[in-house]
Amino acid sequence: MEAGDRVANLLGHLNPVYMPEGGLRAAPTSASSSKKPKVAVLGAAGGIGQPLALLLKGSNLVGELSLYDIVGTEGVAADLSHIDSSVKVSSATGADKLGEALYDCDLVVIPAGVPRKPGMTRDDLFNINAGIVANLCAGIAKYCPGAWVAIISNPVNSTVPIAAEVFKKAGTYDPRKLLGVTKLDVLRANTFVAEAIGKAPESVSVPVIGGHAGVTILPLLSQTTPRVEVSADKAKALTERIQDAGTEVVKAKAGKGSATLSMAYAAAKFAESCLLALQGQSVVECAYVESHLTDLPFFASQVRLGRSGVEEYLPLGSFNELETKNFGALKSELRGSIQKGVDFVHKS
Ligand SMILES: NC(=O)C1=CN([C@@H]2O[C@H](COP(=O)(O)OP(=O)(O)OC[C@H]3O[C@@H](n4cnc5c(N)ncnc54)[C@H](O)[C@@H]3O)[C@@H](O)[C@H]2O)C=CC1
Ligand SMILES: O=C([O-])CC(=O)C(=O)O
Repeated sequence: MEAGDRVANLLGHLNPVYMPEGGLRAAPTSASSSKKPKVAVLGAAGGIGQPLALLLKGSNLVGELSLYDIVGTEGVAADLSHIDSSVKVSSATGADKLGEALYDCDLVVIPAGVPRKPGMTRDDLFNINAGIVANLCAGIAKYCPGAWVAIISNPVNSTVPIAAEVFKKAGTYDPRKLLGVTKLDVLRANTFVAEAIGKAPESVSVPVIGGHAGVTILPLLSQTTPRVEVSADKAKALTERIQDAGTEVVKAKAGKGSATLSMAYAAAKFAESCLLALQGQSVVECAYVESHLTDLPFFASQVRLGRSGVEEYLPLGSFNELETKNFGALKSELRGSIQKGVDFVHKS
C-alpha cells in the first residue's frame, strides 16, 4: 500500500462522510469539472490552523485552500503543497495580504487569536481576540462579502456577535452565513456519553445548545440518539464534564495552549458540512448563530444548512429537570457576552 493510500484510508476511517472511498486519490467526477470552492483559513500557522489546513488539503470538496496568518504561513503552505491531492494551496502573510487571501473565497474559517492558559476563562481572551476578529471580518466584508464565515476564535459567545456587527456596519451582513463553531462540544458530548453507556462514539449523537463557554454549553442528554438512560447524578456529572472539557485540555497542556487537534478535526468536519450545503445538500449541524428560538439574539442549536446558509432552525425539543435548570442558568451569562461583543464594535 502506498503512503498516500494509507493517509487516504486513515482519513476515510476518521470521517467517511467527507473522505469518501478513494480519499485523496478520488477519481475526478462530473461535479469536479465545475469550480470547487475556495476556502480560507485565517490563523493558518497556529495550533488549530495547521492540522485544520492538513485535513482540508485532503478533502475532495475543496478546490483551493488559502492560508493566511500574520507569521509563518509560507512554511505551512510549502509543507502542505507536497501532499499529492488536487487541492491548490496558496498563502499570504500580514495585513496587507489579507485581500489576496480572501479574494473570491466561498468559505472563511477563523481560528486566529490567542488561546487560554491555565486559570483563564475564555472571556479573558476578549481583549486581544475581539480586535483580531473584528479586523478580519472587516476584510471579509470588503474582499469576499458573500462568503460563509465560520468562527472558532474565543470567546465565541462574543466574537460571533462582533462579526455580525462588523458586517452590519459594512452593509454585508447575512445571518444565514455567519456560524460560530461549537462542533467540538458535540464531539465531546458524543464521546463522553458513549463511554458512559458502553457504545461506540460514532453511534451516539447528542445535541448541544446554548453557547461555547462553561455553563452556557448545554448538552441535551435527554435527546441523545440512541436514547440513554443514566441516573440523575450521572447526567449531572456528564453535563459538567462536557461543560469543562476545554478546561480539562488547557490544564493537561499546562501552559502550552488549548485544544488544537480535536478542534481542527471538528472544524474540518464542520467546514465539510458547509461545503456540502453549498453544493445543495441538506446538512444538520449544531452551530452558534443569530436565532429566534429563545429570547437571546444568538444561540447554538441544531440548524439545517442548505445552499444559502442556515435554512431551518430545528426545534429545541423538551428539556428534563436538569436541562431546564441549566437553561435558566446559562441565559444571563450568554446575554452579557453577546452584549459585550455588540458594544465592542459600537464603542471602538
Ligand atoms: N471554538 C472552539 O471550540 C475552540 C476555540 N479555540 C480558540 O481558537 C483560537 C486559536 O487557538 P490556537 O490555534 O490554539 O492558537 P495559536 O496561538 O496556536 O494560533 C493562533 C494563530 O492565530 C494567528 N493570528 C494572531 N493574530 C492574527 C491576525 N490578526 N490575523 C491572522 N492570524 C492571526 C497567530 O499568528 C497564530 O498562528 C483561540 O482563541 C482558542 O481559544 C480553541 C479550541 C476550541
Ligand atoms: O477551552 C478553550 O479555551 C478552548 C476551547 O474553546 C475548547 O477547547 O472548547
